[in-house]
Amino acid sequence: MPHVLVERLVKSYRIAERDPGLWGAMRGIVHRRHRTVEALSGVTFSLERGELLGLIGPNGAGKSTTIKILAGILRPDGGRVEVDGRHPFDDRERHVSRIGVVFGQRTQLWWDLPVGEGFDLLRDIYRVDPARYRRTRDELVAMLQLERLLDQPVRQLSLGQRMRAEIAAALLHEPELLFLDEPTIGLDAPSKLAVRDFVKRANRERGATVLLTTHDMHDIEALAERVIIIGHGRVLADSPVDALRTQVLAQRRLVVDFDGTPPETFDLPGTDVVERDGRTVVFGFDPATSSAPALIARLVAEHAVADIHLEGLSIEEVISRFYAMHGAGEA
Ligand SMILES: Nc1ncnc2c1ncn2[C@@H]1O[C@H](COP(=O)(O)OP(=O)(O)OP(=O)(O)O)[C@@H](O)[C@H]1O
Repeated sequence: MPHVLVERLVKSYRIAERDPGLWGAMRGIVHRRHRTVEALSGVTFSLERGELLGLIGPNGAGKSTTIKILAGILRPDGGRVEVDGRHPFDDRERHVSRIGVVFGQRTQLWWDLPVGEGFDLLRDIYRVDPARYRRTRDELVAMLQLERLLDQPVRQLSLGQRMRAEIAAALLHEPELLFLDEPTIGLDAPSKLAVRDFVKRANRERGATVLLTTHDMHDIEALAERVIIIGHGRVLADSPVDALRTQVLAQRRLVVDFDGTPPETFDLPGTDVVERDGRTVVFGFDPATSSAPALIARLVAEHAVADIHLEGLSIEEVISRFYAMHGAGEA
């Protein structure tokens, strides 16, 4: 039985519409018009215990809605959602004590309370055994470097400091499942690295199952082995990150710096010149049919070569090509 099971999940929102201007607002009081937005139209996936899955997709694709349903915040309109056999919305009370949630754009701490007092409140809410709480809190405080922030009200924290405090808050009750909705949004490079490092450790060392949404492909590159691409409320791809690369483009690139002006044409079967810039030529080839060592040997034997290296597509390029292939721009 998977840790998380999502089958044909459906969710729509009803939005009140009104005509512009004062007259429109007044008409709206009498004749309310509504529009339905289909946020999820049949999302299916599952997660095994201890997996770290990246959920990505353009704005409005349905990522946050999926997390809110899995966290028991929203009730789905249809389909099946089970976490460890629990129904997140119906078993909310039992469910929240087993999960940790971080929404990058919202705080679960108390704005005016010092961080440490917020942690103590969460201990009471989750009814964590005091000795166990002290041990976990001290460990999290040390790992996330929160010592000097414990006495500061949350509103005084920088975004990076707050995010570290949020992550600690989500882990105080030692959840086995972690939902992270854009945990690195707006963070500077060192804070992003600290958050990534910590998420990786929570997954590897504590064995936490992690579902992460992000728009930062470096998060995916650094953390996830598997990604789900969601678009228009549907799963467009569910695949190991590496397999996605070959699925999108069965091409690798060989970047060659020539010692002098490169020739106009090359006699290299199975390769294309995909880019030229001064002394640098980038060749594209399919690794299934052309061998990189043979190609390199031939280039070096026939030309004066100063430097040579192989290049794959960045995950960022892979995803944008994927959206282009599936017509899945902003939903
Ligand atoms: N509370 C709400 N009321 C009405 N519509 C909503 C609400 N929340 C989300 N939606 C709509 O549902 C769709 C999916 O939104 P969702 O927030 O799940 O997307 P997302 O993939 O998380 O997007 P983003 O990357 O921009 O955060 C969008 O069309 C959005 O406008």
